[in-house]
Order: sequence, then structure tokens, then C-alpha cells
Amino acid sequence: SGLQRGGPWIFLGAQGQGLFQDFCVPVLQVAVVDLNKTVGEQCQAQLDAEFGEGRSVFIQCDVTHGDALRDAFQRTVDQFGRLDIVINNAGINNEKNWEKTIQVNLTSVIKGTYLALEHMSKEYGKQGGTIINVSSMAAFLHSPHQPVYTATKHGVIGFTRAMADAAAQDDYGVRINVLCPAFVDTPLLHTVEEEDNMGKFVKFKDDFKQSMNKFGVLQPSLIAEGMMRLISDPSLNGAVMKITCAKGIHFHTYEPMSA
Ligand SMILES: NC(=O)c1ccc[n+]([C@@H]2O[C@H](COP(=O)([O-])OP(=O)(O)OC[C@H]3O[C@@H](n4cnc5c(N)ncnc54)[C@H](O)[C@@H]3O)[C@@H](O)[C@H]2O)c1
Ligand SMILES: CCCCC/C=C\C=C\[C@H](O)C/C=C\C/C=C\CCCC(=O)O
Repeated sequence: SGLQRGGPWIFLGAQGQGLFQDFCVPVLQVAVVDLNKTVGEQCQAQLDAEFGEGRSVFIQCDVTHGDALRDAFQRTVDQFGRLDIVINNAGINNEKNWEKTIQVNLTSVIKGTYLALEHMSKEYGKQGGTIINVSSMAAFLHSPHQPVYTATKHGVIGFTRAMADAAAQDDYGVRINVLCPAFVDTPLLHTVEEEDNMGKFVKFKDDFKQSMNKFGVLQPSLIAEGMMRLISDPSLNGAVMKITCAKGIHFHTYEPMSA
């Protein structure tokens, strides 16, 4: 991994709750990319306080805008000289504007992965690296209230596993893994109350709350721990990491293919 070299990272989708506080890295160089200026600037201020000024940059960017996303990667490499770690984390929960949900949660993860490979893969003459694509435990559940969100998270797993196989077979020098958290204590969970997000599925909001009570809500620190494991374990490629309150960090296993 790039960890021993201290990064540099690009983190797409900053998360309002300050996940970076929980990353345990000695030195950090990171570009935080987010649509939301307030969130991004707060994140950068936290990083400045933790690691010293000049180690992070906030780039305001809508990941669904292809040229802007390409520029964000280029600016990161211009700033830090290289790229080692890419986290495709930006995501929304919107069943009303479901086409936007596909753009953010799936299309942008695909674009982010391809751009990451352009900057890290040996195929492009680069030095290698690590990619984490963020899916969800929603991909393993019956979620009648979130059909499109669920579809995008299935898609992220399928895309990531296929790309991980391609990376291994063609020796990209890049490991690509997927992370599937259960409920995490972030602003995303509050979208369940909003008709603007849920459309007709808002009627299930009390069911959601019951699910959260039943399964519990994770703290972001455990997601950071899972990410660190995916980044630092050189044996992991195409892994599907699940994080739940009941089982903590563990991996999904697939049956071997039979003819
Ligand atoms: N919170 C949960 O319960 C939960 C559970 C499983 C998976 N996830 C996934 O984790 C990831 C992070 O979600 P979160 O819970 O931190 O949500 P969040 O809403 O707190 O953070 C998401 C971040 O993505 C940014 N973002 C949204 N659309 C963007 C766009 N078009 N361009 C750039 N940035 C954009 C937002 O501004 C925000 O900072 C998402 O992929 C989400 O689906 C969340
Ligand atoms: C039940 C759906 C609630 C929808 C709330 C809004 C957005 C949240 C999206 C998350 O990605 C939800 C992720 C997964 C569901 C959570 C828990 C499953 C726990 C399974 C277990 O502990 O075994």
C-alpha cells in the first residue's frame, strides 16, 4: 500500500462527521473532494489542526461532472506529485431523483475508479496503489424502501470485483476492494425522514427507525478502521468487507463457481 509512504490520498465525498479524525496515519497528504463547500472546508480545518497546514487540500467538485472530476484528480497529483490511495465514498440516498442516485452512487464510482487507474496503474506507467469503493449492507438486504439505492450498491460490488480480477490478471499493481457498512451515524441517515429524498417510500420511515433500533448504528471510527485494513493489507484484492454492529469488521464469502 501507499501507507508507509504516507499517501497521497484522494477522498471523494468528505462526510460531514469528520471521518479523518479516526484515521490512524503518521503523515497524511490528502485531497478532500466534495460538492459541499462548508463540509469540505470544515474537513480541511480539522486536517490542518491534526497534521499541520499544507498537507491537505479541499477541492470543491460535483463527482457527477466528468471534467470537474478529472480536474480534481489532476490537481491532486499536481499538488502532491503522485497518488497512492483513492476512496470513492460520495453517495446519496434519493429515491425521488433516482437517476441522480445512479449518477452519484454508481456512475461516479466507475469514473473515479478509471481515473484512479490512469494515475496509479502500471498499465499507464504508474507505481501502483489502492482503491476503496464504498457500497452498503443495503446490497445484502431486502430493502423495499430503497430500490434504486440498493441497486447502485449491488452495482458497486459487481463492478469492483470484476475490476479487481482485471487488475490482478493484467498486473495493474492496484488493489481494488469494496466496503459495505450497516447504518452509520452520519447525516445520510436523516434523509429517511424526507419526502424529497424518499418519494413515496417515505411511508416506511418508521420501519427504518425500527431497523436502526434492531441492528444498531455504527460509529464512523469503525468505518475508518475498516478502510485502514483494506488499505494496509497487501493480500486483499476484490474483497467485500462488511461492517455491522453484530459482527464488527468481517468479509463476505462467495460460493466457488461450478460448471
Ligand atoms: N450512513 C450510513 O448509514 C451508510 C451506510 C452504508 C453505506 N453508506 C455509504 O457511505 C458513503 C458516505 O455516506 P455518509 O453516510 O457519510 O453520507 P453523508 O451524506 O454524511 O456524506 C456524503 C458526502 O458525499 C458528498 N456528496 C454527495 N453528492 C456529491 C456529489 N455529487 N459530488 C461530490 N460530493 C458529493 C456530500 O456532500 C457528503 O459530504 C456513501 O456512499 C453512502 O452510501 C452510508
Ligand atoms: C433499512 C434501510 C434504511 C435506509 C436509511 C437511509 C439510508 C441508509 C443507507 C445505508 O446504506 C443503510 C445500510 C444498510 C442497512 C443497515 C443495517 C443492516 C444490518 C445487518 C446486520 O447487522 O446483520
